[in-house]
Amino acid sequence: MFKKERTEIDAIDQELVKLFERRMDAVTEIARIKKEHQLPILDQSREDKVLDKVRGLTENKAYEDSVEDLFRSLMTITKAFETKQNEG
Ligand SMILES: C=C(O[C@@H]1C=C(C(=O)O)C=C[C@H]1O)C(=O)O
Repeated sequence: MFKKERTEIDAIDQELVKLFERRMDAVTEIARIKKEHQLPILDQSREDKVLDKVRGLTENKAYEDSVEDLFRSLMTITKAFETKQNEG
């Protein structure tokens, strides 16, 4: 049961991890610049734009709210990472 679907999910997860790492590389650089210029971690207007954009990119409208939830969670994770990165 589920073999085909879970094989598909495993392949997708592999790609997602790669993309997540790429995104985190960019986040790490942003965190470094924020620290250098003593800028706040949170940029609410940027987050609002990201959420608008990813909702618009969602082809299956049944997934739109879930995509927003995903990116809200993602940005919570990145902010926590940036905070940790810039401690001390
Ligand atoms: C990565 C940044 O830091 C935070 C995280 C964001 C994100 O993960 O997309 C967006 C805005 C910021 O609240 C940024 O400022 O671009």
